[in-house]
Amino acid sequence: MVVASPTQIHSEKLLAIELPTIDLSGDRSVVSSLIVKACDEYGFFKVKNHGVPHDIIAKMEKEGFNFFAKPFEEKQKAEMAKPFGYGCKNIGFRGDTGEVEYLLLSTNPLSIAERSETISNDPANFRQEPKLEKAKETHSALSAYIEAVRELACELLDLLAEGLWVPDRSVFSRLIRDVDSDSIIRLNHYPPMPMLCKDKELCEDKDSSPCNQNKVGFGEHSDPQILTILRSNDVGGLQISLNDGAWVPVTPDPATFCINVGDLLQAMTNGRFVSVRHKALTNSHKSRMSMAYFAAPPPNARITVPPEMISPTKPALYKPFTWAEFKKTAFALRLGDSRLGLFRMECDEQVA
Ligand SMILES: C=C1C[C@]23C[C@@]1(O)CC[C@H]2[C@@]12CC[C@H](O)[C@@](C)(C(=O)O1)[C@H]2[C@@H]3C(=O)O
Ligand SMILES: O=C(O)CCC(=O)C(=O)O
Ligand SMILES: [Fe+2]
Repeated sequence: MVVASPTQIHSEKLLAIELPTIDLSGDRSVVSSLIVKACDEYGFFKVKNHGVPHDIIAKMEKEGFNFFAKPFEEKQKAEMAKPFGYGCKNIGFRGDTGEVEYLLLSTNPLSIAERSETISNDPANFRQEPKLEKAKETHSALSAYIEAVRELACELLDLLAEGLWVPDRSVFSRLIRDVDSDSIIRLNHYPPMPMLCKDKELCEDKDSSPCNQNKVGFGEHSDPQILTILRSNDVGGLQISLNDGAWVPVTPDPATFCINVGDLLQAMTNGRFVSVRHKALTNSHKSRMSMAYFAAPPPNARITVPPEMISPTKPALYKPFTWAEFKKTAFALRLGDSRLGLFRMECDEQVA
């Protein structure tokens, strides 16, 4: 991975990174090589003309904002079976916390149908009928969004296979199209966090009051799945880690989706693409909401590398494993821990 000299928007201080924005309506062979280049260089890129209809995104975003605007007690009713449902500040099972509240949902159609009523549940609606109507709306917004982003994920994975010259073009997307795919969706809401600077002398941004520093909403991590399709409102917060350890903000752009390589895609490309660490900070005065679709294989799917990506000079980097095995290990670790390292050929540590 190169990620050495991103476009600097500000001359002295690196303020934001201009990730490559790939126009998916372009010539297919050009698009596929641009995607491979972006994955090689950044592990992160944006896509425009992505085919996800604007009204589907808008309805989903509205459902998200409506849900997070409810009183805390109401949101807690959507807590459901861990890890799915509503969560506030606690991330995962190992004590990680952040200034974030979220909804984590399985994309399985049955599970979406069951969850819609709890998510849309409106205490102001005492009559049963409007409640059901609202649940139907939530259900249709969620299902339409999931279907559209799944299509986008599959299209990107097919383009990736083409760009990598892998003869079996659906080698990656097949895993996401499988009825047993373990893909999930996450809505993150970062409430505004005004920061009062205790020490104006030490503060770099002396001019602004309250202090313009940001709290960690979602701590540093890599995504464990194959590919993440992320979108946020126009409030910044996402930062990615460069090779040299510097953190750079990604400019928010609601017209695009931000795509990133997950741990499994790193393994399936024999380490060619890197699952880049990222985090999200809160904004001091605006609400940020992001919606992430994590494209994952079925639990029993064996994570393998297309034979074309292994050679005597590039021997297999990772031990064979299933997604269920990887998940078991991943979810027993802290948010910021490296997971894939435990599956490297030379690693003798016990893999759970
Ligand atoms: C601490 C954790 C939270 C997480 C599961 C994990 O054990 C390590 C990976 C975390 C992550 C990051 C990307 C997604 O937001 C997520 C849902 C996932 O699949 O892996 C979260 C997990 C979570 O919040 O439960
Ligand atoms: O909110 C964001 O922009 C990032 C969220 C994220 O990284 C995640 O949910 O895994
Ligand atoms: Fe993430």
